Amino acid sequence: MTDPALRFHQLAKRYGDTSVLQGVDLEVAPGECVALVGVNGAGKTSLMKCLLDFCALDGGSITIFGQDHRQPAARAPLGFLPERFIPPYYLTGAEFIQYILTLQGQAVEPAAVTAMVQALDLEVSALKRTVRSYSKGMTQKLGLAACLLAPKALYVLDEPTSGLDPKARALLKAQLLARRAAGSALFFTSHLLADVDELCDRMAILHDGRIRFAGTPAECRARYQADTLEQAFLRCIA
Ligand SMILES: Nc1ncnc2c1ncn2[C@@H]1O[C@H](COP(=O)(O)OP(=O)(O)OP(=O)(O)O)[C@@H](O)[C@H]1O
Repeated sequence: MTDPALRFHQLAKRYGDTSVLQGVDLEVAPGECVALVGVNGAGKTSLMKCLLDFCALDGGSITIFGQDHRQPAARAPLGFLPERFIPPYYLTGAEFIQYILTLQGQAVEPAAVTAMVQALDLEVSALKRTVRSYSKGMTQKLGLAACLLAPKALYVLDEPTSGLDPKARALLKAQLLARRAAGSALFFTSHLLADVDELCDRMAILHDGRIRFAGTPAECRARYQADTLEQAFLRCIA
């Protein structure tokens, strides 16, 4: 039997006395696209920080392709874009991409970099400028380009469309669909339910520390007898 790309089992996370995750169970299959949705403060970023081993778990376990998430080797097949993406301000865009790819032992192919940057509608000339001169959306595009340039079996993206204009959002969705078509699994958070509906095989709704719903967007609408995903989401968390 194939190991899931991701498996959260009874994941618990507290900050002091405040319990944020209280027994989260969720799986992402290899090649599957799953979105994690929830209100502000539901714990989505906390779950991702746990997955990346940026913080200790207070209970439960996480595996990445069957390996304990705390082992550095387990995270090798994973590409990650954090929610608040702040590249070192003194690097040029090109230097940042080179830095990220080199860290991962990945060759830097200028033609591939140019193609990816163009595919995300970031001006190629911007790569020569330091990132301190970038707008929020340009910075986000740079982070996405660096992340997606490394071929990975699993991409974990915290609010990947944050700050992107409608054109860039559409281009990013095309890139993500291409990754999925090539066999990569995708696990991302989003507040944009239209994007979730369009992109995902399955969605998971995190509320009050637990997964309230996991299934396809169509199943979500059916379960909550809603015409729209927004209505279904609101009924789920009511
Ligand atoms: N380092 C921390 N110390 C204390 N509390 C924290 C810390 N990080 C997050 N929290 C709290 O944990 C809860 C979950 O936060 P988290 O950032 O995981 O939510 P989120 O679902 O990603 O929210 P958003 O949609 O607004 O990005 C919030 O109440 C937040 O204040």
